[in-house]
Amino acid sequence: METKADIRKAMLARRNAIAVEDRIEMSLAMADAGEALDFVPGTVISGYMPIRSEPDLRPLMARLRERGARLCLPVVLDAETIAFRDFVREAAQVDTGFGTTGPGEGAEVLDPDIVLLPLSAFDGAGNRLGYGAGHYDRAIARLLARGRKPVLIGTAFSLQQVEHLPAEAHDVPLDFILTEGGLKPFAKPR
Ligand SMILES: Nc1nc2c(c(=O)[nH]1)N(C=O)[C@@H](CNc1ccc(C(=O)N[C@@H](CCC(=O)O)C(=O)O)cc1)CN2
Ligand SMILES: Nc1ncnc2c1ncn2[C@@H]1O[C@H](COP(=O)(O)OP(=O)(O)OP(=O)(O)O)[C@@H](O)[C@H]1O
Repeated sequence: METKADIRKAMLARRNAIAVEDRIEMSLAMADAGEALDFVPGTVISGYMPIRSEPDLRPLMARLRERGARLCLPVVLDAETIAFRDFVREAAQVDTGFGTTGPGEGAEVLDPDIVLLPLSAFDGAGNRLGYGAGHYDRAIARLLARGRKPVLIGTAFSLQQVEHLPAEAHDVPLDFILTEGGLKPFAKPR
């Protein structure tokens, strides 16, 4: 059977093979697709700054901000923990761990209402795979434990979809998947 690590490796290789100029076009298509996302002004939405061959969510984040979203970005606090810091326009970005950049310690910590998750792979049932650190798994568990019910939106290129992902007890399924092909909801009993 294919393990999570095998699938992660294969799908990241696929993503790495996308030409940079195609990645930019696909990221712009994701920003267009984000128009279908329904939220009220003031909604706290966590995005991320791209690393490696990830989609570049900056065009999407700019559009969400124009529509009244309050943006935040993940920062790595330690090997197991990420927090979400207020992403104020033009505020200085610092090194926030694992090759990521984000707001510094002075920025307010926020609980996102909507989380845009970076993925290595996803399936048609809303199961997802990240980079294997469990950072998002734990951050989501923490939000749920505090009585929050964040809307989880996986962000990836469509070629990262696989037939089936093994889901473990700690895996919380996605509500939506956003790719260059559009924003698609998963049927999810909550
Ligand atoms: N842009 C972005 N920001 C993010 C994440 C992310 O996946 N993407 N995170 C997501 O949790 C958190 C940071 N955690 C991370 C954990 C691991 C790796 C990483 O690159 N790990 C391996 C690669 C995994 C593999 O190839 O199997 C590495 O270091 O080489 C990156 C970020 C928060 N910020
Ligand atoms: N809620 C949790 N509490 C404690 N440990 C957890 C929790 N969720 C996941 N983990 C641990 O995190 C590790 C990574 O899990 P998994 O392989 O599912 O990562 P992933 O989904 O790729 O990562 P991420 O959540 O960062 O995107 C596993 O060792 C798992 O046991």
